Amino acid sequence: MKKTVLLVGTGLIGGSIALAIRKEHDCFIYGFDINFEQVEKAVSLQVIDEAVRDLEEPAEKADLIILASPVEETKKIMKILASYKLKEKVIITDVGSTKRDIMKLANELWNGDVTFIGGHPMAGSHKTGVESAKAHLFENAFYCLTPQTTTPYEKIEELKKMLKGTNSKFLVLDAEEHDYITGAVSHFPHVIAASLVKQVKKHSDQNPFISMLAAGGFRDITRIASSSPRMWKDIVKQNRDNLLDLLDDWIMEMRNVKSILESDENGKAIARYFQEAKDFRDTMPVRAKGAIPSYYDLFVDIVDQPGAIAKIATILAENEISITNINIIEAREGLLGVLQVTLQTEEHRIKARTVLEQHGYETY
Ligand SMILES: NC(=O)c1ccc[n+]([C@@H]2O[C@H](COP(=O)([O-])OP(=O)(O)OC[C@H]3O[C@@H](n4cnc5c(N)ncnc54)[C@H](O)[C@@H]3O)[C@@H](O)[C@H]2O)c1
Ligand SMILES: O=C(O)C(=O)C[C@]1(C(=O)O)C=C[C@@H](O)C=C1
Repeated sequence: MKKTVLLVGTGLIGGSIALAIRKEHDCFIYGFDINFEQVEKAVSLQVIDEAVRDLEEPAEKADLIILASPVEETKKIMKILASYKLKEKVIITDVGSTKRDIMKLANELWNGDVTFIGGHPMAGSHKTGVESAKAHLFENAFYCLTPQTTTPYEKIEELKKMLKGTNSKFLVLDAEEHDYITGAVSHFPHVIAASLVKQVKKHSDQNPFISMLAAGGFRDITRIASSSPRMWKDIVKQNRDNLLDLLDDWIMEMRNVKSILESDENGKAIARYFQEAKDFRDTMPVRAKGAIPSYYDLFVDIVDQPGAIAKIATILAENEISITNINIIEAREGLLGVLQVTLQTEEHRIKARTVLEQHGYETY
């Protein structure tokens, strides 16, 4: 039977989940957003079927409710939903970056009558809004699920089935553990990225060349600082204690770096420090989405001369490989440059690599 889905928050993540669900299931999707323009856009982009201005009626009809708003807003919506007469078999899930506060509230509001399964796809973007939504955004990424202790196994399987089109790898976690882990690998790096940008801003007030010369390294390490401050303020609020611990840890680490730099006459200690970091990073699943990098990147050596990029773009287009993004790094006039080509899937990356190598390009 055709399922009814209600999506609350029709932005980047909500829109991407809706598209992924549509890919696999014949269902009717209602969309609600405090910004009505976003829901109307979601209808025109065929992400959802109908825009609603009121939650109650579609919520009471829904088999699946997906909450995809900033995490503090999600708590408010959960309280509103708890006052409705929802279907007995309904599953409510969310996509929020934090899980502990949300699961605590779910346990207070629903005790077996309604199923609430916390969710968090570990992939995304610094962009916002439904116009950036993509069905394949979560492909190969981990998708954390934090069920209530009372949630039957079959309900978790039912939710996974509904989310099958995301092509992600589901991982059931305890909410506390989730927030500790994501604090370390997602929330704290966000704070560091923002603080690096602030530091450069301070220096660029004194020397305007600083911003001009900021190149690939600075861009890579600070990309996430361009994410939505609205979304991140809620995440940081809900994971404050883990972030404070991580900050203490980081301050100690920086003191350690400082003392190495002060005493390291021949550079051996700092080289060892960099080597240890490199060794660990190199063991991380670099091609897996949600880890490093967050897209399917292919690096191509090119001679930095007019037409070089067009040639590569043409070869890829002729082979029906779509490019998500293209970037020149380390380009110096007359020398070899590196083209970073971002593709949509791992299959496209492998195919692109094969066809470019057939044309004599060196790729990695
Ligand atoms: N962006 C990422 O990389 C990423 C990845 C995984 C999870 N998340 C989580 O996904 C959620 C959504 O983030 P996003 O990136 O899609 O942001 P977004 O800004 O693209 O979308 C959020 C949408 O929620 C709407 N909204 C805000 N308050 C609302 C309310 N009270 N009722 C209904 N709609 C409301 C906004 O108008 C907006 O359209 C957040 O909880 C975030 O923590 C984000
Ligand atoms: O790729 C990005 O822009 C992200 O920041 C995505 C990212 C992350 O990896 O930290 C950010 C928040 C989410 O909760 C999950 C994923």
